[in-house]
Amino acid sequence: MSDEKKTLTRKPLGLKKTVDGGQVQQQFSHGRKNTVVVERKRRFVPKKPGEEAVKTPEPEVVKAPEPKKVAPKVAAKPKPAPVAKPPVRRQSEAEQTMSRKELQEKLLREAEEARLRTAEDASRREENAKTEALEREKRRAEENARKAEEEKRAEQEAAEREKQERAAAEAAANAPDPDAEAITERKGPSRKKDDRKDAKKDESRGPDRRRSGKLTIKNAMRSEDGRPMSMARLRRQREKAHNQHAFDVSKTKKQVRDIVVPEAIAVQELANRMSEKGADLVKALFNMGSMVTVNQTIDQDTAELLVEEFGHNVKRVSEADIEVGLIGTDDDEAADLKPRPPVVAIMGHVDHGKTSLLDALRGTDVIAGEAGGITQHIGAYQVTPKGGGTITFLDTPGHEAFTDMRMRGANVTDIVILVVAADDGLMPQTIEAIKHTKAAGVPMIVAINKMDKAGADPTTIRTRLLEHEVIVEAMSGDVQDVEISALKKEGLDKLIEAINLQAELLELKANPDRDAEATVIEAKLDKGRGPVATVLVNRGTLKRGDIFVVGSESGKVRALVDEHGKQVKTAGPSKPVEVLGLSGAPMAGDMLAVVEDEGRAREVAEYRAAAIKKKRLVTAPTNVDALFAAHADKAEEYPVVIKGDVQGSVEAIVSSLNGLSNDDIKVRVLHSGVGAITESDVSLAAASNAPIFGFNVRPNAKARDVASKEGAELRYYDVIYDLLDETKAAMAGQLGPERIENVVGRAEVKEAFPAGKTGRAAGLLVTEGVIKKNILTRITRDDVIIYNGKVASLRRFKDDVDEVRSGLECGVVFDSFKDIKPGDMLETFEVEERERTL
Ligand SMILES: Nc1nc2c(ncn2[C@@H]2O[C@H](COP(=O)(O)OP(=O)(O)OP(=O)(O)O)[C@@H](O)[C@H]2O)c(=O)[nH]1
Repeated sequence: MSDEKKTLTRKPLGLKKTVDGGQVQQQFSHGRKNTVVVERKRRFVPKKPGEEAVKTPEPEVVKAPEPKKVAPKVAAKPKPAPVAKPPVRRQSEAEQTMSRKELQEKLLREAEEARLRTAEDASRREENAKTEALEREKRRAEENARKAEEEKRAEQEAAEREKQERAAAEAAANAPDPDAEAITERKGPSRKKDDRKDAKKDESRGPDRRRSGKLTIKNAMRSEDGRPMSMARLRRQREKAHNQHAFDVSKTKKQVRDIVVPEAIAVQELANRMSEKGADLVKALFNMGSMVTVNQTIDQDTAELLVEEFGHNVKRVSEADIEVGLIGTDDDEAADLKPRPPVVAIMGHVDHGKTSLLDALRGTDVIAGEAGGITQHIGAYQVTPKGGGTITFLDTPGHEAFTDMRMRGANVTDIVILVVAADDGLMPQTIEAIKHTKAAGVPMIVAINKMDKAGADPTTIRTRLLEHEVIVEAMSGDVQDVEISALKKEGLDKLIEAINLQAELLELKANPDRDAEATVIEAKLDKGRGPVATVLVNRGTLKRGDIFVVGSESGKVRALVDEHGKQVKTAGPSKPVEVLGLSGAPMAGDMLAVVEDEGRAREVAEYRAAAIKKKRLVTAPTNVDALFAAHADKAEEYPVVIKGDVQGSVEAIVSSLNGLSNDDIKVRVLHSGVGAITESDVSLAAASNAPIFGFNVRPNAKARDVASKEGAELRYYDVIYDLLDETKAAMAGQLGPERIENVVGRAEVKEAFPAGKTGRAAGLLVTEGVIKKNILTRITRDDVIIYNGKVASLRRFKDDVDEVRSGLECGVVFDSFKDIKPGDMLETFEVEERERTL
């Protein structure tokens, strides 16, 4: 006790003074004080097994007695959960007597208990905290549910109110009662006031309240919940807004377009037309199984699939669509069509009197002006006989070279007059003309000409026509036949009558009041006037100044010239005219169409020119077999270059020359065309060592120079027969003379025996003709030629002889041939060279 008193005496407190034990008195304001018992406590170090028990220090005991006075205010602060403190112990007597070991164990137990208690308290505290959090969460959920319920109710109320108001407004509108209006008016402002109030309320309630005031960077950076935003948050918010926008775009209705799909198109171009991404198209194509890039071209079918895949409409076009609308619409039969003159073609064999007939009908002499007296150009003339309507005549040439042209003539005509010379009868070209006329489905009138001649036999002609299914009226058929004499101008009236009758039956009509459409009968390159086309107007009226397209050429009508050489301003249906103002010479048979402007004319002409070029390229040998077949052809070639004044003549020459070709030699036309012989024609001909045929054309000065320099052969003609005859001779000359073998004798080898040192002789029996010395000989064994040579020596009974006749035996030795055997056959012959004819 005395010790205790000692320790309780106050000890001076100082800084840095450590308290090892005893009591410490704490002094507070207002005279409050507290005494604390301080004990020194040593840390417990658990003993390792086998280790000497550590000397246990005296346990530290901190006694915190209750403050004597009122608890300090700070103590009002909720104190942390009281940490279990080991009770202050005092060493009892028994303890003192306890062995150190026992003491240590006891202390350990106590410490363990204290630890467990602490852990228990901590877990209890944790549990409490958890329960509290759960409670809080529950309360918040309840609060939220209540709020949602309230909002829903408010919305319902608002909707209800709006509904009522709308009903009231409708009622007011239906009943225009001034009182009602007044009510509505009264209602109006009060509602407005309410609205304003509501708005204010909303404003004060909403999060915008916090943001009200000046716009500062800080405010701008503040989020809706008022918290300042970090840069990352700002970025996230922007991204969210962007995504939201992108989503909206995708949700907008896709614009469906009409996509024009040509025969071939680049992927990117198609993407542009569809307003889609090129990469998307490539992806779609990849999915379809084709690997292409945006720059590659795809065909129309694939492009069509793509367009449909992307939900657009396909508009298919082909290049040929350029021609669409070129030939105008059909005419209204009743309103537009007016009678037109018949177009009559005169056909027949050479010299049966076609030109004479036309001449008789026109009253002019055409024959005198013709080279060689043969019609070489297709001509077209209009005549108006006395007391009859106008008739358009086509004078097609009778020569077989003009077959193609005649065929065209038949196709543009309404009626064919078949001229048959009564003294000559049906000839090859008469029959050909019948075939063409039938093929064209054109009615025919048979004109039996030269009836003035002594040997005229029309009945035979009529009977022979039956063979070709042409039954004339005189034979109870429906084909009109007229006996005429072109020379004497007899029977012409009857012929005109027959034409008019036939035309009447055909009811020929055309609309003259529209853009012209015409057929080219002939085209030429005139030195002074440039390209000139003779056309026959099918329908419409061709006018000076009209823009047109014809074949692969285009132009503007500079002048129209009729059959009398006079310029005319217009040409109506069935009128033949010469057209000036073309870009080049078209082909006979081409269609002329008037178009709206020069651009269109050029576009169509260019398209057609390209198509012709393509066709020419395509017709080249397409496979290896064809290529080899071409090379395997061993026939010699006769190359030529042909230039003529008119298309028809050139065509005729080309087809006639082709007709000269045979198995030994073939004509190869390197180039043919209308116009003067040019430098390039000469160069081309010279390169192949080919002659140049100028038909009614001559070379220009430069071409002449080149020709003399390069040694090119120039030949000029104005009659086609001469050209053909000379070519035949030249071709025959190139092949050389014909070699003809004449067999002189035949013999059989009876035996073979040695002759001289190395040679071998044969014993023969002459079976036919004669065997001569030095004669050309052929030996065959089993019909296979085994030797070609000469008889070197001929003997009969050891005497040299010059010849041995049939039935006799002889011995022969052949030039350098020893392999002779009995049974071989011998043939001797002579070769004769004759001039070749084609
Ligand atoms: N006697 C007689 N001769 C005629 C008659 N018609 C034509 N000729 C003669 O027959 C020949 C040939 O006449 P063309 O009119 O040139 O014969 P084409 O059929 O036109 O001949 P190509 O133009 O070569 O096709 C001429 O000599 C004419 O004088 C006729 O009615 N009577």
